[in-house]
Amino acid sequence: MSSKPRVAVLGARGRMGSEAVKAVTAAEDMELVAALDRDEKRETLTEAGAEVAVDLTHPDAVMGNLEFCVRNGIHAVVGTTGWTDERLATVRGWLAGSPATGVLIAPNFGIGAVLTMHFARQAARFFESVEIVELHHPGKADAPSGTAVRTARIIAEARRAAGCPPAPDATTTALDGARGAEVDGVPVHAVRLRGLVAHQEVLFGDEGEIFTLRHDSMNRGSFMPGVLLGIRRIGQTPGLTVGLEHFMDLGS
Ligand SMILES: NC(=O)c1ccc[n+]([C@@H]2O[C@H](COP(=O)([O-])OP(=O)(O)OC[C@H]3O[C@@H](n4cnc5c(N)ncnc54)[C@H](O)[C@@H]3O)[C@@H](O)[C@H]2O)c1
Ligand SMILES: O=C(O)C1=N[C@H](C(=O)O)CCC1
Repeated sequence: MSSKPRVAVLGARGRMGSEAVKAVTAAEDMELVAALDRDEKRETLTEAGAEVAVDLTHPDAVMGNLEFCVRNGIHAVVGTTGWTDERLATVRGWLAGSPATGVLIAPNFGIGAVLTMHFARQAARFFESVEIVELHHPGKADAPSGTAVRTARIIAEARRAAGCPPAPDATTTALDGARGAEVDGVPVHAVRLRGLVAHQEVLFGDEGEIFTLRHDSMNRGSFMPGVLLGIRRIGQTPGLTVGLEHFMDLGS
C-alpha cells in the first residue's frame, strides 16, 4: 500500500458516506481517489487506483461491492449492516482467493459504542437478566441494528462460557413483538424515532440492582475517527476482521 492510502468511498452521497468523504479529504495521511454512489460503475475503483474502499451503502448492495473489491485486491472497511454467518462465510471464501487483502466489518465505528460492547462482555456473567434497547433515526433499513445484534451475541457468548442460566421471564401471553426480537437468547427492542441518530442501552438486572450501559451518537461525525482508524490499519491486517475493537488494543 502507498504511504498515503488511496481511498474510495462507496455510498458517497448517503448520510454516512458524505461524512466519510469529508473526513478522508481532511485527513493528511490518506488521499480520496473516488466517491461513488448507486448506479456508478465499480470499475471506477480500479481505474482510480483505490487501495482501500469504505462501504457505507445498503445491506442489498454490500456483497456485490465487497466481492469486486476482494477480487481486485482492494482492502475494504465496511460499515454497512445486514451481516449473517452465511454472508461472513462467503466473504471468507473470497478472501481465501486473495490472501493479502484485508476486510474490516465494523458493526459500529463509534469508539464509545465499541467500548459499550467491550464492557457488556465483562458485565454479562454477573447479572441474572439482560435486555438491549437500540434507538435509531427512522431512515434506517434494518432492525435490530447491527450493533445490537453484535452486542447480544457477545453477551450470549460470555454467559454461555460462564454457565449462566437463561434470564428469568414469566411471560406466558404477549402481543407479537412485545418482548422484542430474541438474538441468541437476548431480547432486543428497536425504537425508530425522528430526531434520533444512533443510540443503545444495555440493561443488566439482578436482585435490587440495575446496571445500565448507554451510548449515544449525536451526529455522524462521531463515527469518523473509527472509519479513519479502520482505513489506517486494514492494509496491515489481511483476512476478515469483525469489529473495530481488534484495532483498539483493548486487551481482554
Ligand atoms: N458501522 C457504523 O458505525 C454505521 C454507522 C451508521 C450507519 N451504518 C450503516 O451504513 C449503511 C449506510 O447508512 P446511511 O445512514 O449512510 O444510509 P443512506 O441511505 O443515507 O446512504 C446509503 C447510500 O448508499 C448508496 N448506495 C446504495 N447502493 C449502492 C451501491 N451499490 N453502490 C454505491 N452506493 C450505493 C445510496 O444511494 C445512498 O446514497 C447502513 O447499512 C447503516 O446501517 C453503519
Ligand atoms: O444509522 C444507522 O443505520 C446505524 N447503523 C449501525 C447499526 O446498525 O448498528 C451503527 C449505528 C448507526
